[in-house]
Amino acid sequence: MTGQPSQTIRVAVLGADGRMGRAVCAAVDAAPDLDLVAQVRAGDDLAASLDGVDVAVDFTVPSVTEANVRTLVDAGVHAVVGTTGWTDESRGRISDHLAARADHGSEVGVLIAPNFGLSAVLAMTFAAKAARFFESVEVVELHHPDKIDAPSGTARHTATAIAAARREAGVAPSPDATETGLDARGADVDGVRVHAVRLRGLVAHEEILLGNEGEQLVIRQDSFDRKSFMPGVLLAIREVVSRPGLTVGLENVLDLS
Ligand SMILES: NC(=O)c1ccc[n+]([C@@H]2O[C@H](COP(=O)([O-])OP(=O)(O)OC[C@H]3O[C@@H](n4cnc5c(N)ncnc54)[C@H](O)[C@@H]3O)[C@@H](O)[C@H]2O)c1
Ligand SMILES: O=C(O)C1=N[C@H](C(=O)O)CCC1
Repeated sequence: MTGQPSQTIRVAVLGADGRMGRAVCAAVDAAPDLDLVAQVRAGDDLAASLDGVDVAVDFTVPSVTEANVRTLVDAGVHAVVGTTGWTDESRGRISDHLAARADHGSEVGVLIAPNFGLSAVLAMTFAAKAARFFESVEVVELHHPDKIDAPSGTARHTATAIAAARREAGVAPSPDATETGLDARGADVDGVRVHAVRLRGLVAHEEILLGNEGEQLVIRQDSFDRKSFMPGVLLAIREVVSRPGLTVGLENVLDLS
């Protein structure tokens, strides 16, 4: 529960049977300052599983994650959320919910990050920095075929950051003369085209293509193994206890200066 967490942070993992959940349980188990006290699976009663929990880590599915986070906030449990599918609206609702609880003295922190991999966070950051210098920009994300959402949360976060940087710099939309086609131009995320590839053998990958007359910059990151997300997840667990309110993106926790 909130308040002064004890020396050891007591952690619950939601989605403990999933690909990420299993990796997070193993990583928490191996960390000397963290104690894995609950593993929550589909069908379990979440509210009843939170006794003595300081931080809950959610790697479930897009359709349940918002309700999970509300339950955690109501129980005074900090949340680290890796599940994707969040929108401005759903994040806004959680932010409002946290603010209402803060009025009553609650200091719960919620950290939502579409990607805990260092290479992905840096790729997004570099892309947003580069975006204003190029006429064209498109994002390609590539994942394993068992992923249920597209485009990926990472690609949506990247496109939104690129769009914001270009808006701020007054850059025109990427040129595109396409008149016809079979839906081949990808999703329009905030004015940035995002393409999703699903291929057996992949884990999680992203490429940002930036083009000018006569030149191209490609920023690419690859997560070959889910172990790549674990340092970021563990950092988020340790940080969220002292960050009340909503934090979106691991870039706001890492020192990238
Ligand atoms: N932020 C990141 O760095 C990062 C990295 C990898 C995956 N992800 C995202 O994490 C999510 C999970 O990915 P995955 O590959 O582990 O998926 P997965 O399908 O392997 O695991 C999801 C698990 O959640 C369980 N589940 C469903 N509803 C539940 C509920 N109400 N309570 C508890 N458990 C519930 C499912 O039974 C399943 O075991 C996806 O949204 C994915 O995009 C994010
Ligand atoms: O395996 C997945 O699913 C992943 N999802 C995230 C996303 O949607 O961005 C991040 C990487 C892995």
